[in-house]
Amino acid sequence: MTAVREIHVAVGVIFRQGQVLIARRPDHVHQGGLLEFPGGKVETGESVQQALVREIREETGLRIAPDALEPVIEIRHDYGDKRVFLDVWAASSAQGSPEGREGQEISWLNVCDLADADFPAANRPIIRALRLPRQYAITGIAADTTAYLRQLEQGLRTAKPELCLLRAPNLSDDAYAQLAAWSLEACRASGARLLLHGSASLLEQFPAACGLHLPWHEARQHSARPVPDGYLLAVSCHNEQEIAHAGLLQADFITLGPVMPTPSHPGATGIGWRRFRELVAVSTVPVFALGGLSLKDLAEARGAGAQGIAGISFWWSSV
Ligand SMILES: Nc1nc2c([nH]c(=O)n2[C@H]2C[C@H](O)[C@@H](COP(=O)(O)OP(=O)(O)OP(=O)(O)O)O2)c(=O)[nH]1
Ligand SMILES: [Mg+2]
Repeated sequence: MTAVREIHVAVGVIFRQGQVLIARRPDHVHQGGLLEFPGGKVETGESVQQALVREIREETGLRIAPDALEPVIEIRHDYGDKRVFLDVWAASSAQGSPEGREGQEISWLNVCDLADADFPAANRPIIRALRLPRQYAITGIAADTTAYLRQLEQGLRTAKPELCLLRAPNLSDDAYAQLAAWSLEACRASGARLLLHGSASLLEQFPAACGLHLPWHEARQHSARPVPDGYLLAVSCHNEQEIAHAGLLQADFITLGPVMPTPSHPGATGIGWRRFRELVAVSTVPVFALGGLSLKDLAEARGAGAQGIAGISFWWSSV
C-alpha cells in the first residue's frame, strides 16, 4: 500500500480588535460543516505566505501583506482519509471587510470562545497556541520563604508574566503546598495564570490553580489526560518519545530542553537549536524552549517553531 501524500495547507489566523476570523467549511468538503480558519492548499511553486495571501483573498476578499505574517504553529495530523500539514500564520493587519466569497458563513470570534468540538481535530493545538503567551515564567530558588515571596512579587510586578510555574522540586510536600497557597494569591492579584508542578493530586488540593505541569517522571505514569479540559496541562519533555507521550496525554503545551547548558540542570549539555527544531516538528502540541535562554533568544525559538521561551533568569533574580 502506498503512503497517503501529506497535503501542505496554509492556514490564516486573522486578528481584528482582539477577535479572529472564522469560517464554516461547506458541508460537502473534507471536514465539512465544521468551523475553520480560512486558508487552503499550497500550490506547486508557491511559498506558504504566497498561498495564504491568495487563499485569504479568494475566500474572504481580505488583502494581507506577506511580510505582516507571523508564524503560529505547524501541525501534522492524520485524518485516516487524509494527511495534512497545517502551516499556521497570524495576520493582524488585513485590509478590507471580509465576506464569504465561496458562500461560506464567516464571523469574528473571541479566542476564548473557540470550542474544540466545533473545529476539525487538527485544530486543537492551534486554539491552544492562540491562548498561550510567548513566555512561560518559572520560579527559581530563594534563600528562604520570605525571600521567595519577595522575589515572586517583584517578578510579577516588573516582568508582568502572564503564565507562571511554581517549580520547587527540593521542597517537602507541605512546604510546597504552603508556597502554592501564597503564590496563587500573588498571581491572582497580578492577573497571572499559575501552574503547579508535581502530581495530578495538586489540582484537587488547589482547584484555583490554572493548571498542572507534570515533570516527566509523573507524566510517564499516565496513559490519558489526568486533568479536566478547563485546566492547562503541561509536560516537561526532553526527547521524541516523551513528546509523543505528551501528545497522547493531550497536553496543552510542553517544555523542551535544555536547549543550552543551564545552571539549574548542571551536567546536562544543551540539545542546540537544530535538534530543537527537529523535535518541535514532531510535536502535536505547542512547545516552549527551555534551558539557558534569555529574552534575546525568543526570535530564534519562534523561528524554530516554538510557541516561545520558558525559563527562570528572564524574570527571577538569583539569590
Ligand atoms: N483552511 C483550513 N483547513 C483546515 C483547517 N483545519 C483542518 O484540519 N484543515 C484541513 C481540512 C482540509 O483537509 C485541508 C484544507 O483544505 P481546504 O479545503 O481549505 O483547501 P482549499 O481551500 O485549497 O480548497 P479546494 O480549492 O481544494 O476546494 O486542511 C483549518 O482551520 N483551516
Ligand atoms: Mg480553504
